[in-house]
Amino acid sequence: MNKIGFIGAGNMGLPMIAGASRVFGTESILFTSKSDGRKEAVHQKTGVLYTEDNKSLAEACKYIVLAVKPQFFGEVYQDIKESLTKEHIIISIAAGITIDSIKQALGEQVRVIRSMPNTPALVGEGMSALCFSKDEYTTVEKELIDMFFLSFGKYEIVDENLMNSIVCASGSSPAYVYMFIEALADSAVKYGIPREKAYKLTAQAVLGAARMVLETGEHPGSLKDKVCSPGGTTIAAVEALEEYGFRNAIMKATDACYEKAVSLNK
Ligand SMILES: NC(=O)C1=CN([C@@H]2O[C@H](COP(=O)(O)OP(=O)(O)OC[C@H]3O[C@@H](n4cnc5c(N)ncnc54)[C@H](O)[C@@H]3O)[C@@H](O)[C@H]2O)C=CC1
Ligand SMILES: O=C(O)[C@@H]1CCC=N1
Repeated sequence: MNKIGFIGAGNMGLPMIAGASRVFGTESILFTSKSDGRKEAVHQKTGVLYTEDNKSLAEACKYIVLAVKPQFFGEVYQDIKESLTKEHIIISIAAGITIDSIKQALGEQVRVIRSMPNTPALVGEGMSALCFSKDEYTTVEKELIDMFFLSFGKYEIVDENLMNSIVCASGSSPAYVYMFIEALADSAVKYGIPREKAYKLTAQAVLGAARMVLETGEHPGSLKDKVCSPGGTTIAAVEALEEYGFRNAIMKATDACYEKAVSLNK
């Protein structure tokens, strides 16, 4: 009964299944998915077994990760509602969906953890945020939740009122970073660098810059200043980025992301 079950094994479910099965063992994890092809593919990749339907998964697992798109929550609620007891812990990874709305649908007795992971979980570098419903959780349950989120990266516990902002900061943001790397690599190719080398050069620059922020604790602006030699190449590039609204574009993207996250709970 202490198994962890995933409903949905897509772009976000799969990396979490892979991480959790490495730490807890494949026999402790189950998943379901809508398509048989996807079930077989995820089983082949991870060695984790699947159940035929969501109801059987809810009956076999104490921890149930809701890893489907917010639009499909309604049908999943119908599938599992009758099987849930106060022993179950629901872990939602959906953007926008609140703890209150999940409890309203599944019953007040059900404990709910709302989280926001991201796809770098696939390489063990995920960043998740999570918040717990105001219910009681035992030390053993909290330890399992800790091990679970550490199995595919790092995590922070936050107040639920920050969760929509976190979608923008770390849930969706890998997409913007990939766009940045893609554009930078295209520019490198334009200037004659072979494409494979272009991806290696630009992605490693992003990885190194991210580690500088995390490991030196220095302000990003100060780290930027150290790259900008007086009268040099970088400050010329920075001027062009400012002219084209680079930082403003990111802030406007965050506004759009936040508004969308809020709308998903309706
Ligand atoms: N993709 C990402 O970067 C992130 C996604 N999320 C959240 O993760 C959730 C899933 O997103 P993705 O993995 O990207 O979607 P996806 O479309 O790649 O995967 C969803 C999976 O759920 C399955 N599914 C749909 N309805 C089902 C049902 N009734 N029963 C069982 N399985 C069902 C689909 O077959 C599919 O394999 C969303 O709520 C999203 O907000 C959170 C953080 C990051
Ligand atoms: O685009 C989405 O809705 C999901 C949530 C965070 C990343 N992907």
